[in-house]
Amino acid sequence: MVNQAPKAQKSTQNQETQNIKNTIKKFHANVQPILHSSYKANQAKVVRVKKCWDENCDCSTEDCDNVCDRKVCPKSCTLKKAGCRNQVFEEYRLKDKLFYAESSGEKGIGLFASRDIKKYDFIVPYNGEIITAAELEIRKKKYKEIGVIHTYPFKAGRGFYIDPTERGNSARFANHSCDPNMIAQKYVVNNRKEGFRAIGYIADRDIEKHSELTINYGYDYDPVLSQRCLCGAEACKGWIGQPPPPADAKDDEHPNDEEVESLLDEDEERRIDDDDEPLVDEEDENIPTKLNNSKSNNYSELMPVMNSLEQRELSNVYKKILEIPVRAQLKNGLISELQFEKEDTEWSENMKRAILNTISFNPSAPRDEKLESDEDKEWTENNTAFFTNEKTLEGNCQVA
Ligand SMILES: C[S@@+](CC[C@H](N)C(=O)[O-])C[C@H]1O[C@@H](n2cnc3c(N)ncnc32)[C@H](O)[C@@H]1O
Repeated sequence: MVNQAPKAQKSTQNQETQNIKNTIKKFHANVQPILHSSYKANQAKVVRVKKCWDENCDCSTEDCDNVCDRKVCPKSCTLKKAGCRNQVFEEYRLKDKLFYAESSGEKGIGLFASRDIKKYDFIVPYNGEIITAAELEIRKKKYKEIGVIHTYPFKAGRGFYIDPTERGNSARFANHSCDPNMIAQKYVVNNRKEGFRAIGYIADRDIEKHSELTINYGYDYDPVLSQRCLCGAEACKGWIGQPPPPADAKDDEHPNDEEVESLLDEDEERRIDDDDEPLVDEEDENIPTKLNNSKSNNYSELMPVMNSLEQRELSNVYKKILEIPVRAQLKNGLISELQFEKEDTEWSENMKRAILNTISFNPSAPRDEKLESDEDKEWTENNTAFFTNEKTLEGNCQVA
């Protein structure tokens, strides 16, 4: 009996080690991009990158037009006199890998340097299924239904995503650091649909063999889903991505694991598109802007930024602001005397005004004589409408 507990413990450990091995094997280094049917059905033109025109250029520095434009040369470029070194996604398959995946303690699996790496070296492509934004929406629902919390879609240009959640390579194992040694670079690649960008992680500094390879996820803060950061960097902010704004920063305000579980059960959804991807995008940075208004109380100043017209899920922090009640008076079909809570901000007040606007003016609404004071009421003989000064949706003004 006495020996059973350590035995059980050992077998659990063995099981965990086996699970890690299986996961690393499944998402191995050489998994290639998978063209999902939604990508194939997309009508966008196919890109033809021209080979570098200079026969004496080996396409290894920014002097090369293609390198400078972050365009990967086509295979025919290798036939030039000087050869071509701008084949990062191809070359990677032939060269020794610069990384290996193994356990990174409490952070789960991580990526590590298999030898010394030089700044700007191309380390690993971010490979997975290439899907469209529409397919991502379908997957978000599916992942939620089947309880997949950790998902990895990465925005890959206009209207495309790379999703290695179920099929992908080891780039998905790169953990977050507040002082990362890799950055994500987007590339135009030959033979892919216009708008699509391939993603590769490159070294942001010289990296020593066996160091962990990390990236800044760039997540926005989310009161429910943001996780504590264990990167151990001197500059660690304590959180993966943005730390909570001052008013949200107290430990006791952050839900514990059980509360998170139950909140998720209550239909809270993890951000999985732009929010859940490691964000480095040359075209559209998803950094919330601070409004220049007089309110400076807390996180509510952060305004959601739309990068394009595609439909996006609002993160929980913004939903919470929108759920703050507003008090208003409905008088003769007109909304007036709006009172907002101090946590509301300009953008959320405007959205609430817009909603109230839809019910605010009803010309046929019965007039409540008792509520109208003689002072601010002005009837015109021929009109069925009346004019009055009121504190309305738009402010203190004359309304009809
Ligand atoms: C993209 S995955 C990285 C690979 C992951 N470690 C694994 O085992 O699959 C992101 C998840 O890894 C963990 N993680 C990554 N960076 C972390 C960090 N700095 N501190 C704590 N956990 C981290 C978190 O659980 C996070 O949700």
